[in-house]
Amino acid sequence: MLNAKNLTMCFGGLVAVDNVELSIDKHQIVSMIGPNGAGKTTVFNCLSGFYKPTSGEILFENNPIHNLPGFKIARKGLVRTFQHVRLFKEMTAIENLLVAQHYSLNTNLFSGLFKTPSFIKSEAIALDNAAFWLEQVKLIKMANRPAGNLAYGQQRRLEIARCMVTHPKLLMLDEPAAGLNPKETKELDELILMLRNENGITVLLIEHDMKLVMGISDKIIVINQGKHLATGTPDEIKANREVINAYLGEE
Ligand SMILES: Nc1ncnc2c1ncn2[C@@H]1O[C@H](COP(=O)(O)OP(=O)(O)OP(=O)(O)O)[C@@H](O)[C@H]1O
Repeated sequence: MLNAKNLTMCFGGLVAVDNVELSIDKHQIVSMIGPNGAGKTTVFNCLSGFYKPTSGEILFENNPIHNLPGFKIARKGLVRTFQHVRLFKEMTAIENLLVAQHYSLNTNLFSGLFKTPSFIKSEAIALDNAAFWLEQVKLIKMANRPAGNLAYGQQRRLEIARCMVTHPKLLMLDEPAAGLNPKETKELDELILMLRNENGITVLLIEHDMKLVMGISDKIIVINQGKHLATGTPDEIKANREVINAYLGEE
């Protein structure tokens, strides 16, 4: 589904990502791990079009995307969350999910002004879709609460729902468990598995919570000092001497 070849990103003299190769198959849950400053978020930013890579190639469903802006990549079905929550805090939970669907709404001036049947229909579909995803992330009772008033774990789930209303194929989550308590992390774990198992979504995540990573990943990619260090199953990564030395440490 996604292939990156010789991906390199430089900031002035700093080579933040150095010739990284990665591939993600459909319906996999893939985690990217590595020490702080290893280059993981920079890889994410390149894959999602927030940065234009200095060099290298990114193919999404066999089509090059490394020259496309983020919004065009998102429309192709590759969407992401950020390390820090980025909701519209004054808007309600459901409004956040409606705004995310503006692209699919029939919102030209004429249809909006005169509330044409096609406008009303597309609004109803967007509302149903938003309600469906609020239900899936267990936030339906919070639909009319301002997003900024939700608990942190709920805001994290709302962000995932905001991605899901756009019908993505590949969901990229940047440190989704950061700041969550153990109960919230368990709920996140179940949510990610549900997205893959019941909704057929492919998931790429950056995460430092090794219990979560080892529990849900089909494949783990390790980045260290901007370079690809290892790729393997959780068991292979846990036993990899180089990964233990660079990141995991001895148990
Ligand atoms: N926009 C930028 N301008 C300059 N340097 C940057 C920029 N973004 C990242 N860097 C540098 O690139 C390197 C990789 O950073 P990155 O945020 O990708 O690491 P990371 O693996 O995601 O770390 P963490 O786990 O702490 O989030 C770091 O040295 C960082 O300071």
